[in-house]
Amino acid sequence: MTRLDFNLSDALPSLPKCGMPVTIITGFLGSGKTTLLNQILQNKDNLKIAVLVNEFGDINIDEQLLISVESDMIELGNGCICCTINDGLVNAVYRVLEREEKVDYLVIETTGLADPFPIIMTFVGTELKVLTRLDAIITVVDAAAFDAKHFDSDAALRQIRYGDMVILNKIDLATKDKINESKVFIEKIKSEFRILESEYGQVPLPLILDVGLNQTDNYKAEIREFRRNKSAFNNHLETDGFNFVSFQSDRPFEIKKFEHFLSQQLPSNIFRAKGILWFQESPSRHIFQLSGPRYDLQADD
Ligand SMILES: Nc1nc2c(ncn2[C@@H]2O[C@H](COP(=O)(O)OP(=O)(O)OP(=O)(O)O)[C@@H](O)[C@H]2O)c(=O)[nH]1
Repeated sequence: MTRLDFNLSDALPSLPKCGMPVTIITGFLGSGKTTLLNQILQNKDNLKIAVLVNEFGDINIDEQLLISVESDMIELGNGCICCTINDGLVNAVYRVLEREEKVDYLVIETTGLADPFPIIMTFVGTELKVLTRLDAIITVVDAAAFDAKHFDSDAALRQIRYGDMVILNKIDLATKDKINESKVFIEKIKSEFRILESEYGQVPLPLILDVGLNQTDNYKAEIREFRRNKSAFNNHLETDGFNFVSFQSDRPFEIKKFEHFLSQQLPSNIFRAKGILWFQESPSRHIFQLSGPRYDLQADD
């Protein structure tokens, strides 16, 4: 598959309409959310975009993996913002709105295990409703790792159900059959979905920003239920059976030992791992990414 040859920022949206537009990027662990966010930041031209990134681990790895564009703002929060209407998220959005230098657009990246619905509710169920305009919820799906079983996870299923469009990512790694299988599955959950295929999150920005696709009005019953019983939205991490561990050290790794650990000792139920690593054999830092069966270790300057 060749790289896309159009300009990703061609005809960026002419902003603003009413309220600061907000796009939420959701999608399962390792599907390519940060990669998509980096594409947006690299191709945003003069659009001033604020970014909120949320991870549930103790260490903000994504902060270091996001390209840093001068004057872009990156607000980070640990812990899952998705469990309820979250004061931390509301306050972070207010900080963005109150900045002296006006922000044109807000993009939020959720954790891979986030249920997007409470995040949506944060925008449509609080006073933020009049100050912001929820533009679209983009769900990133890893086409290569697609397995209907992953959607036994409530969070993964809800990411599709409450998404407004899907970016079927990693098509460079996926067979045609796999791509078709994913599309059929997604369309069964939600028909008439906009599905864009991508490699490394490369999609033209006008197809994903300021598209006015949000369909929150369709969820009136769910919104009523959410208001009545917020605690029902609080336990998805436990019910999904995922857990995380974090590790930091002030001493470098040895390459051979690390390779041995990856090939011989890493438990097979590790779904996702990422980190910034130092090896005693090299002065560079290395970015380590493991997503499903694949891992990648790259020197970074
Ligand atoms: N081959 C290939 N690799 C990709 C593509 N998109 C992302 N990746 C790689 O997949 C890994 C995970 O990508 P991320 O963007 O960090 O995924 P994420 O959804 O932000 O991950 P979490 O936030 O940890 O859930 C990284 O090693 C990326 O370089 C793609 O289209 N093709």
